[in-house]
Amino acid sequence: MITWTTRHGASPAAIDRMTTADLRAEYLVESILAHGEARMTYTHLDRMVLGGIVPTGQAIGIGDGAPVGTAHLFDAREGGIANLGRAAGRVTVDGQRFDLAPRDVLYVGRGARQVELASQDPRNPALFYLNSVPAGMSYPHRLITRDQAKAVRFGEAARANLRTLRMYIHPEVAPSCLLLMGITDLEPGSVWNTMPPHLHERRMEAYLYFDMAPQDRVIHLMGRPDNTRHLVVGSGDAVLSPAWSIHMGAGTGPYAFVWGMTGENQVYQDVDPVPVENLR
Ligand SMILES: O=C(O)C(=O)C[C@H](O)C(=O)CO
Repeated sequence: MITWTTRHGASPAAIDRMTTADLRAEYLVESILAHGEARMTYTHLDRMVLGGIVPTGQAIGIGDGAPVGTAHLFDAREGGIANLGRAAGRVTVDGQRFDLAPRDVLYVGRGARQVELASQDPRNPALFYLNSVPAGMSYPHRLITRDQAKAVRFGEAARANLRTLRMYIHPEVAPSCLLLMGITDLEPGSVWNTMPPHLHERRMEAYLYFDMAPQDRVIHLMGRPDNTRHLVVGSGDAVLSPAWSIHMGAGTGPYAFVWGMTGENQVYQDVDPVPVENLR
């Protein structure tokens, strides 16, 4: 079963008038990874599409572009598909097969037509997570393994923010038109991601939190630095972060997250740091 939902986003001023439920309806996509389903969300934030695809039987095809107004989903866009499960999966793009071990990412270039996702063991399915954004040019489809990703460590254990970012779809690893995608893992005992925080008005971002115990939550912070709000998120929940928003979080237990970005440039260092003491 494939379902589509839409998120419109809002202006920074609008979040002042939004209740918790309003914020969650606009900036959170809950439980995106559902067994046997493809849960797709079309956002108006740089037209990023998020998808959770968990095949438990027949392969699930996501090639239909009707929800975005093209014949095929990837007619005018590129994508990254991460396998966040504990078992292998296969993605077939126009007959070309890619086997994704856990934590591998497939880059799908603009122009792909038939994209089919399958689990190698439907009883222990692959958990596929898609970020897709409009693309002006086409790069070859490419599998990026966890070992091929560029790993960068940030933070300090004493500040509970020690973490490793693995950059998969990134100019130094696998080129794309505009999409950037990677996975951040926290060290045991560290709870904070993206700390100290930053803004990047040239790029929006989406997070997918995963690998969390059912009872744990991340308190995700968003908003302008001087006007923050929070979202309480669980495993398998995705957060939309407009280009005007900070994005950071602290977990009550271990967690990891996928980050995907698109915008004017792919310069990872093109961020405006926000001193913690300036947050309100
Ligand atoms: O923990 C972090 O720091 C991140 O994962 C940073 C995000 O990738 C990000 O915000 C990129 O701009």
